[in-house]
Amino acid sequence: MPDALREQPSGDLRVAVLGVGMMGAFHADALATRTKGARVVVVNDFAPDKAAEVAARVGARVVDDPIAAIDDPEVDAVLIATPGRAHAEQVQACLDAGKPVLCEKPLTTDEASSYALVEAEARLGRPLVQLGFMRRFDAEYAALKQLITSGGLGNPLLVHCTHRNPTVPDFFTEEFMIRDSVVHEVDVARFLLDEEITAVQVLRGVATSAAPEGTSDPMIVVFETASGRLVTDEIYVRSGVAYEVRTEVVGESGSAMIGLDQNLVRTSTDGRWGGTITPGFVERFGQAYDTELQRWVAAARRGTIDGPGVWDGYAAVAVCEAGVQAVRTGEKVPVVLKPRPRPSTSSDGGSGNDHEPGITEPDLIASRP
Ligand SMILES: NC(=O)C1=CN([C@@H]2O[C@H](COP(=O)(O)OP(=O)(O)OC[C@H]3O[C@@H](n4cnc5c(N)ncnc54)[C@H](O)[C@@H]3O)[C@@H](O)[C@H]2O)C=CC1
Ligand SMILES: O=C1[C@@H](O)[C@H](O)[C@@H](O)[C@H](O)[C@H]1O
Repeated sequence: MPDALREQPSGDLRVAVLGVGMMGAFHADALATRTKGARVVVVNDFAPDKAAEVAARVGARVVDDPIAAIDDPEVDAVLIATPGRAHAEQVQACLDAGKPVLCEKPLTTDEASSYALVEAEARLGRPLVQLGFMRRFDAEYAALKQLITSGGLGNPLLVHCTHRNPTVPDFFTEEFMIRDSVVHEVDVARFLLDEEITAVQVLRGVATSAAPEGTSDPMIVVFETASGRLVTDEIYVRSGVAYEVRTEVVGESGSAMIGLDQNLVRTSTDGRWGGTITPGFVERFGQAYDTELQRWVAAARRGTIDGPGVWDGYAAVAVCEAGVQAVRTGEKVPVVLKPRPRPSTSSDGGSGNDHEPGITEPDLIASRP
């Protein structure tokens, strides 16, 4: 337990939330209303009006500078939900302050800065950085992982992923789609298959007319793993329909798919039957975000992490960097990871993929937003 935490009467983890746009405001509200053992004490955002609004709602102070927010003596731990380009400096500041941090994906926007954080954490000798790969905490992904590890599908041979967003802003170029969206399937593949990705290829086809001129949307990304397995990912961020995330694992003795009918309410009306599809990631992964947060809070109160760590963040960024090169060149691009420092910098002590979050979370006060 961090010393500061021991000294305060409530024992609550006092959190600074950096970046209270869409995701940060969601997490801040979750900390304030749906999470046990934590409270938001500091809010920071480049946009002062957003910071003031969220701070007032959750009963926190506004601190104008992000590094000052991290270093604030009242702050035990930090949740970073600023855009990826701000993460390198802010995560480093958390390590410098010795404070546990839950950082939204991606860890950073380039491999070198991500690896610098791996090395910095290794020098500290204890895991402090947890990544916001929330799908590991989703009940369906956890069940799929369990099915694979129990041998229920036999040797897994292929993974097929679909990742569709209904709409995104125009700054979602192919490069951004890889770094910000496909990064989730990179982590899913590493998590489910328990091995590293060693090569990436990207296929571009006919683009939707909803995409800006010259942007290939959708794309098919193909990953190869260390043992030679193949993973396909359809990334389509302007589908115009809904938020659809599916994953199918094909094994030697069977296959399993998730994401087919979450939240399905079958309706019959106007002579047709059907269900609803989740409109966005908060509706689809609400339980996963909250479970992730609750487990991080519990771990941070012990001064550690409970989930994907800095190595997982680095490996995903390295794969995405190869993916960006693959988009540019049309070639298959190898991924060569730098050495993994010891002692382990992940909560699981292994490849970073053994973590199996529980499907139920007894400490969670409410699991749906
Ligand atoms: N795990 C998931 O499913 C999701 C993760 N994300 C991740 O969350 C992060 C934030 O994304 P969104 O909330 O969608 O973005 P957003 O643009 O809605 O919010 C970002 C906020 O950070 C503020 N900001 C920008 N630079 C800053 C800096 N240097 N210091 C302090 N504040 C700064 C902005 O003013 C804005 O309010 C990104 O890393 C994104 O990839 C976003 C959506 C879903
Ligand atoms: O992380 C997320 C966004 O940042 C990203 O832009 C979306 O494509 C993902 O579906 C969502 O989970």
